[in-house]
Amino acid sequence: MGAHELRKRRKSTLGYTPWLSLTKTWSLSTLGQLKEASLSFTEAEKRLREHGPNVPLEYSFPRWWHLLWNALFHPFNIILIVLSVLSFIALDYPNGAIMLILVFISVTLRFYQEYGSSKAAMKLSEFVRCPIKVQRCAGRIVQKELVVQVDQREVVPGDIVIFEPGDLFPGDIRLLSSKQLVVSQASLTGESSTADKAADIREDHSTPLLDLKNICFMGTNVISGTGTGLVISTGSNTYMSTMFSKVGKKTPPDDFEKGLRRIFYLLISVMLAVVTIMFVVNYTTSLNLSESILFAISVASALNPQMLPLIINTCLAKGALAMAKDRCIVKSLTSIREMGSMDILCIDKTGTLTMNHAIMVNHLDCRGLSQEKVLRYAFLNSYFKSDQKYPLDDAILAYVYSNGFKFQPSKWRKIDEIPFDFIRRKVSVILETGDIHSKFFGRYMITKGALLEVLRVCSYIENFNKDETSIFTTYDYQRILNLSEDLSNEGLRILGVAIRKLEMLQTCETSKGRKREDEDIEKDMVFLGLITFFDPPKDSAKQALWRLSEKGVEAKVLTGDSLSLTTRVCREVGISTTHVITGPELEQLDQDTFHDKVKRATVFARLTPIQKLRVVQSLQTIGNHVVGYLGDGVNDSLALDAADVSISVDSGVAIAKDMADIILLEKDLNVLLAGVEHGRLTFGNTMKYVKMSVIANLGSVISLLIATLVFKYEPLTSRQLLTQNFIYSVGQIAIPWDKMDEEFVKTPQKSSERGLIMFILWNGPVCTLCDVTTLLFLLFYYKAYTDVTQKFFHSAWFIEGLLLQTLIIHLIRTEKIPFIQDVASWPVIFSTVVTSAVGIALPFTPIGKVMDFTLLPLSYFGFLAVLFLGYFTVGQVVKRLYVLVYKRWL
Ligand SMILES: Nc1ncnc2c1ncn2[C@@H]1O[C@H](COP(=O)(O)OP(=O)(O)OP(=O)(O)O)[C@@H](O)[C@H]1O
Ligand SMILES: [Mg+2]
Repeated sequence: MGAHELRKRRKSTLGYTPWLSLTKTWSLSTLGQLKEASLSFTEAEKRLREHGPNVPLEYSFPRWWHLLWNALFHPFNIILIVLSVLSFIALDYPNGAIMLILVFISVTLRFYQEYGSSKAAMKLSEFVRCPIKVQRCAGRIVQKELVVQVDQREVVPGDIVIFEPGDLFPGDIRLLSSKQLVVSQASLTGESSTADKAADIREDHSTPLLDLKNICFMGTNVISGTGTGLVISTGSNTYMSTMFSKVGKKTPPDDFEKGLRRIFYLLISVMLAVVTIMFVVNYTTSLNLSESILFAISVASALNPQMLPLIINTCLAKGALAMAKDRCIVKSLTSIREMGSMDILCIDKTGTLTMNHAIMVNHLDCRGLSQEKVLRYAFLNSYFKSDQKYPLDDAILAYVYSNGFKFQPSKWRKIDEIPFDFIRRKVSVILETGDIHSKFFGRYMITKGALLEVLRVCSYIENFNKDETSIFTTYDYQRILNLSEDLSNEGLRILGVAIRKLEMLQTCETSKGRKREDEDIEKDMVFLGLITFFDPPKDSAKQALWRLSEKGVEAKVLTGDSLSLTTRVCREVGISTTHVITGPELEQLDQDTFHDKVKRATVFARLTPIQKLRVVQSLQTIGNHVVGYLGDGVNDSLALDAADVSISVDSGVAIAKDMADIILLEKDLNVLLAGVEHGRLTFGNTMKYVKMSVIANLGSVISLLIATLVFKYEPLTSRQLLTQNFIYSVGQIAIPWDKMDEEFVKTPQKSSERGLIMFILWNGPVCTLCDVTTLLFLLFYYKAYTDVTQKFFHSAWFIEGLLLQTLIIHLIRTEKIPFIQDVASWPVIFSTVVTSAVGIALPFTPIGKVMDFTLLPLSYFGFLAVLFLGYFTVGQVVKRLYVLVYKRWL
């Protein structure tokens, strides 16, 4: 759907009006609830039964007629249907029926396949967890409010949900509370700008729906800030579902498909021109209008690459099913082919190169000595920070609880928070302790985050040996950096901790209630020390990366973490660290140097989400690479959206999973390796069909033209032509089950339109040469040029054409010598044998009589054996020359 259409839709309010202007209490009571009270588990269950599972229309299993329509609605099918209708009008029922049967086979097989692969994906997608935090109350007599995690499918209208950065809204929501909430509505508007949302705003009815501040929509996601909201509609009743069901969501064709379509449209126009010439020649010689029209229709139908949609889809569906076996969910089928073309894979560090089991190791002051105070404040920060999603916080809490520290968080009250985000890379909480009138009262701001970010806001440093604070000097700075360098080299992750005593009632808000700039308050802090964590490198990563590089996929690490640690981890898993760069360094570069650095560097550290995006875009546009991106965080979502193949993990945040084309149930690079192989196989088999069918079709159209001009009568009757086309089209269905040359699977494969045209120009004439030789042989050896020999000519030409079109695949499918150096997989061999046998046997059957075939002499089959031997020899020589010139075959 275009941005224009989306903008138009924003204007309608689709029945949401009652929710807009009225108060939160009204919203609650309309849903049958008391003021801000959450649902009980029993009530939630009841509502779930009433409203059904919370699955937006877009993600529910496609209706069968939708799949059928998809399978049917393809230009090649339409052409065939039109031609068949024309045949029926001309009262040639058998021809019309043959064409319809072809459409029927192609459409049913494609439908069956899509149904199967959608079902497999759907089944697997049930494993994908979408945990949502909701408030529910429990207890029969005394009701107690609990915050529980339920699956998105179980969220019902009336639920109160709690959300944080990275979350997708699990329904359309009326905000109840919000804190600096910024939301991305790109999935609905198509525009990348973000929107501020706030609970305490009364909108009026004239505000366009998507501009409403107090409503958040399903499918949109939280960029930063936190809040709670009341779910007002779920599943197919959400705005997103109503919008997509009205407009219809269509994935636009990718570059590969667009290229293919252009080539085939070109081909069809050439064919139409040739068909017109044939019609004219035929009509001027025979003066039989209906016969000439039927012949032209048959030629057009025979030249239509009608199996293309089926073959493309079968290849992709086979890839998706194979990947499903590796517990990999393919959301967008075409991404499998892109996987085969991918030559750069951007990966993150945590969980991909490391185990993602961060364990806290120590709490050090700037001299590297263990200090309890550092741990206490780090703990208070993690304890009071509102979202607990980041594993480092869990690691701190686990360390404190398991080592018996008693920091008594109950003595502290949380006043305020500046939430964590991936640009600031730190989180601050404002806490209070003691009675406000007592002398023990104190209000503190405690900050924890990436070391360099924390150091930037520190003006003082705690001297633990003297128990005093002193001015932060460059000497201190250097000492801390040296210490952190040493720790990183030991493979430890580091966070810095700092504190600041605030004046009496200082918070993040100004007196007017507006948010202060973070810098206003996060400054002049006292540096306390460092917390270190250990996240062991993953054993399997090294081997997987090595095998990926063997397959021509270069890995680049894009992370928000520090350079020294990333370098250390990368070295351990065998990633080159000769070219490394950090986000702040990238910012300093001009355009050209930026692209150059991005091209060379293998490790990018301290990147912000936008920098991750810029790196991916630079690789795509300037480097002309097909870029894959594996990431699981909210900070990866921009880059995931831009990448050619976006991959996420089940444990990742909702928005990352939403952006991804492929979701891994386990974060393992080895699974991707298998994906790359499937991708190349898919690509290879599709290209085989495309090249083969274009060559065969063009070859035969030219031969038909020559034969028509030479003989002044149809070289085949229209029925024979259609039958020939029918038999060999059905035979091609086996192609997706073929294998590829090892050399082909070794390197990333990319299609090029120019390459395809050159391929056709080189190899097409070999087919025509074969046909013309047959023509000359029939003409001079069998003297088949009179009306009496017409039947003989038709039978001979029919068999030769059929066998040639069936055998071409063996020449095209491999760079090696067919049958000698490389044999096709058994389904292809089987289909070749059956197709040839059917063709040869046809004249001996009653159908053959109906179709006006005669029996052919044995000598003709002898000639055919020699002819095809010659065809393969000449074809192989042309192939060698082609590879010599273009350095590749398929
Ligand atoms: N819970 C936290 N509290 C404070 N700071 C944190 C926390 N989690 C992460 N950070 C800081 O933010 C930085 C970036 O986070 P993180 O390393 O997760 O980024 P990333 O780009 O997702 O990296 P990765 O490639 O490892 O997934 C970290 O280096 C760390 O300094
Ligand atoms: Mg991450």
